[in-house]
Amino acid sequence: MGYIDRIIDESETDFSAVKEQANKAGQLTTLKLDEYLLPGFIDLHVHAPQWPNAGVALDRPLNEWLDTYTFPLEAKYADVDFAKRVYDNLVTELVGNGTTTVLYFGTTHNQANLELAKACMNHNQRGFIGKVAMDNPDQTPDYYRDASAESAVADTETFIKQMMELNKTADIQQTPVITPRFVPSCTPASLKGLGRLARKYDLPVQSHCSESDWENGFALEHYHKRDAEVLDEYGLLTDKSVMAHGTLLNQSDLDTFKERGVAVAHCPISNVYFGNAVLPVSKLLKQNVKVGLGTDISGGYSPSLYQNIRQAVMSSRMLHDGVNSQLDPAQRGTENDAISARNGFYLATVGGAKSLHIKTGQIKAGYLADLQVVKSPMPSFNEETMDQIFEKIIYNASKDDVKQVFVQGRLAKG
Ligand SMILES: O=c1[nH]c(=O)c2nc[nH]c2[nH]1
Repeated sequence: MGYIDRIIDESETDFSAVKEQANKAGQLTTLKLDEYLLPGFIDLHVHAPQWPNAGVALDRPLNEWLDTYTFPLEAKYADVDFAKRVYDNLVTELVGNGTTTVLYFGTTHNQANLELAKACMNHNQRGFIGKVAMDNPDQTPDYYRDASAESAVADTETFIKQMMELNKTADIQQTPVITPRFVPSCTPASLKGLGRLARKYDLPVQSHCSESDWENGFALEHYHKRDAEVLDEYGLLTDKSVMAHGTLLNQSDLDTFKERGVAVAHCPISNVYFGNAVLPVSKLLKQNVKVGLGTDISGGYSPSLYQNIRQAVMSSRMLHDGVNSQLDPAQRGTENDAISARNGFYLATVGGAKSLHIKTGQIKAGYLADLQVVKSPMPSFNEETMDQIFEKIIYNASKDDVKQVFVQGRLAKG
């Protein structure tokens, strides 16, 4: 149930019969002339508790931003009613923007994290959800931290079991994810314990890696290693790992990612504010490193992957051409090719699906029926090719243009 059975063309002999049968069963959806069917999007990086801050507080570098705005907000999720209110609204918004699968960071609080899973179930969204582990007293505040490495690991294991229980009543399965916040927030003991859990339960892992000068420098200063090496040492880089940002990954990190099958969640809007560099997406794709797209709410201000595709294209063009007008054109740019709207769309669909090992992101027999019906947002004055219509949608669609959303064939919007 929930998979695309067949793509049938009008020219096929049984087309009319199949259509009639679907109609009789009340299962026929007919698109209007200006509507198009696209695969649902996969958002590879969302901090669910940060939704109330989306669109504010982007005026400080990462470490100050965490301490000043983000940790105080995340601490509020000890209040389960607050969590319910925010998570219901967030999941509605993401589905509304055509996003059918999301890889979420929760908070340290398991009850709130379970509310996020329930919101996904209620709105027919596929969630991958992590209880955030952060136990390092030097880098986290008293009011928002796991009490110890042991409790960070034990609470993660409890959350895994709670999610397994919840899934017994779920139409769309929700997956628990091992979630060390990032190297600075965790102690070696919690990283080690979480690596053990990832192996024991064969679960996805998510974290942040090489995401800013400060964070990159932290691992070098405290471990005398790159943060990718630290995560690898504790068994946290696997073919089910998704690492956010990666703007400062070097070639040896990329080789490790390739070898282990680790995916990068590219968060182009957030990277403008916190990344200190632009992720060279075309270079990663050429090297067969898996890459998907993330909104990174609230480091990224927008819940729309359409907006993030646009920013991914624009950032890649600036990376290619360079930005310092005082340099000669030959010195100004880099060798990294700019990416296209199609490449961005690939990241938001196939790239995300490969990163999470799910059969979705393509409209093909045997793939999950995760779909969005999008109305063309722009007028057309001449006959246009499908490519032109596609580009207009990618560059201009907003939430209001996403008319219907299906996840595993179940209506989630519209
Ligand atoms: O963009 C980010 N958002 C966060 O919440 C975070 N925590 C660690 N590193 C982070 N980066």
